Amino acid sequence: MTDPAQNPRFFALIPCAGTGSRANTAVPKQYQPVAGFPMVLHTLAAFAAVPRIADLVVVVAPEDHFFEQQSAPCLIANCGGSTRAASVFNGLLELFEQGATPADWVLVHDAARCLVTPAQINALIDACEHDEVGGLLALKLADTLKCESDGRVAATLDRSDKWLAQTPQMFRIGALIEALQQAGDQVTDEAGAMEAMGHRPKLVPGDAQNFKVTYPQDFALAEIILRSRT
Ligand SMILES: Nc1ccn([C@@H]2O[C@H](COP(=O)(O)OP(=O)(O)OP(=O)(O)O)[C@@H](O)[C@H]2O)c(=O)n1
Ligand SMILES: C[C@](O)(CO)[C@H](O)COP(=O)(O)O
Repeated sequence: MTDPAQNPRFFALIPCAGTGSRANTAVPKQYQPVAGFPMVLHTLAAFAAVPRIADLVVVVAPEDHFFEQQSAPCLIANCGGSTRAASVFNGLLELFEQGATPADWVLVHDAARCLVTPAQINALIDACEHDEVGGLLALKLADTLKCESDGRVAATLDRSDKWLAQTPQMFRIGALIEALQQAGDQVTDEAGAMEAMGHRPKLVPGDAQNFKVTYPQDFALAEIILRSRT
């Protein structure tokens, strides 16, 4: 029998239980059609195209029935919480229920980042699979960075060491559960929880196209990019 500690598997966990309040859509933004399909189905298709991913868990809100009408190649867990961190934490417990072990890796990825590609997912795995901690896709700042006070510039900050955190973010399941338990519900990404435990997650260069669809104007850009790929 293979030892999970020697041969860790890769799982994916997609938090999909938000309401998308900033997107102003009639349905939660992850179900808004983009380039012919609800946004989250593009996200799932990218992960389904990575054979190294052993299993995919999508965390939706308790009353969410969207996937009952779909034949998605993944497990749907109706255990979404009131914050993203709570949804991720509940999803990790579900992964344990499904047989994952603490030494296995999990790649946590926002449903709302529907432009992620199999190449980006593979790049993160390649960069982190032999790392002690794990890491995340992220983007170096391209613009000059300002600090604000009362609507006016208070200072121009040094941007040379600043990165924008993206997803997927990849950590050992056991370590991430412990980190999220300590960090609480308000932490905004998995790396933040790991940092609070004293770890230094690896920054793996991502792609500007892997942006999080957040505001109404983001849908048109996502649509153009997705259509340009087919
Ligand atoms: N309680 C929550 C909140 C967010 N998410 C998920 O976390 C991802 C990133 O969150 P964000 O883009 O902030 O989504 P929302 O919280 O839905 O958006 P908003 O803050 O505009 O309401 C999304 O895929 C979202 O569905 C989740 O699973 N559970
Ligand atoms: C995890 C994340 O995508 C990293 O950029 C982001 O923090 C999630 O969005 P939120 O607005 O912070 O919930």
